Amino acid sequence: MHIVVYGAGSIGCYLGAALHLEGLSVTLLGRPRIQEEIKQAGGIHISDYIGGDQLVSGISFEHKEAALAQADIVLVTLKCLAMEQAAAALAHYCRPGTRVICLQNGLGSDRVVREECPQLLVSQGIVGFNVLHQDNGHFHRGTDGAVHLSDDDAFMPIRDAFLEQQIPCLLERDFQSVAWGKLQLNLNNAINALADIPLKQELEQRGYRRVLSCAMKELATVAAKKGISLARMTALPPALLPGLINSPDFLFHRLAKKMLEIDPQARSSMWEDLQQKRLTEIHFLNGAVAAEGEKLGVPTPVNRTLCRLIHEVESGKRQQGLSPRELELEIRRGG
Ligand SMILES: NC(=O)C1=CN([C@@H]2O[C@H](COP(=O)(O)OP(=O)(O)OC[C@H]3O[C@@H](n4cnc5c(N)ncnc54)[C@H](OP(=O)(O)O)[C@@H]3O)[C@@H](O)[C@H]2O)C=CC1
Ligand SMILES: CC(C)(CO)C(=O)C(=O)O
Repeated sequence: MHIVVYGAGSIGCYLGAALHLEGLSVTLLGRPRIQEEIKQAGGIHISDYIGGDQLVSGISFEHKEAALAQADIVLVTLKCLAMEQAAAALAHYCRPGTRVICLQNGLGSDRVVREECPQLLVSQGIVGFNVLHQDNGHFHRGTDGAVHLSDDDAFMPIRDAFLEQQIPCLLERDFQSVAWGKLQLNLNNAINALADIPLKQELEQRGYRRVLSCAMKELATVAAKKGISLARMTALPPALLPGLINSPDFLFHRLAKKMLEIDPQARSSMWEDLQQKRLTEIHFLNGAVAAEGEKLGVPTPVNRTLCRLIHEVESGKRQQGLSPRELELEIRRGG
């Protein structure tokens, strides 16, 4: 079984290196600059918040999409915005029957691949933890969380390899519930990016949590109207999260101890996008809640405002570093 990891960035290099360490046959498909960085570093350096630290050498790296032709399984670890182009390459190069797992955050990134590639077995995956790409080929897992894959026997060797590497991995029956459960957490990506501070520092402040709690309540209303139950992605049940997140600091610190076990440096991937002056995935996250809400007649003012603010930063009209008070004022102004 040969695995191609399409999109050798933070998630791709981390997962690919872990699978390679367990003896699976892996090719990373990515940019020459990342290959050069890994070469200079003598391998991929992976570390985690529980003390794991390894240098992984000898992993094969390609830049040309023709490498997809070798794959039995493709882990697509590109950003949502790259999926349209990726779908064309997958349709062109992959052999019929190749399994393709789309591991993006948010809703809808797999749709274009399913539409463009009817001959491939397309499924969704979700990565529940944060990986930060540091310098010198170093990829650091900064939070708790699992890799979630669809329940397919063909993915068992991947699950077993992750488990051996102390990376929790679950094969899921109801993926819609998992994707929405993860989306509930990812509503914070925009708040974190706008706050421009590490996740831990942000979540320790009730003002930011209040905004997150309101965004989560909007999602819960939309999901309930659609008949979707949110999968549990943290130690706490999803229905309790909005209330818990809004609780006073002393209570939150006690009840959400596990949630705050985050590497002090970890930030959301949307923060990283803004840092690199890239367009973000906001349309697939808070934007997806707003779009679904609009279809169902559910108001989503908080998620709409977060979308507007992120777009303003993307276009250079606004600076990051918003305080909780500034965020609340913007929410009153509307999306
Ligand atoms: N980072 C994280 O902590 C988490 C991320 N996720 C999700 O995982 C997905 C991937 O995120 P992340 O790993 O952070 O993204 P990255 O941007 O770090 O990785 C994607 C990589 O793929 C490269 N790439 C883009 N197009 C191609 C192409 N056609 N051929 C080869 N390489 C290409 C990108 O290069 P370039 O920059 O030049 O486009 C980049 O190096 C996202 O949907 C994200 O939301 C989920 C959980 C946590
Ligand atoms: C950090 C985490 C796990 C949740 O915000 C994430 O999914 C991301 O950064 O995209």
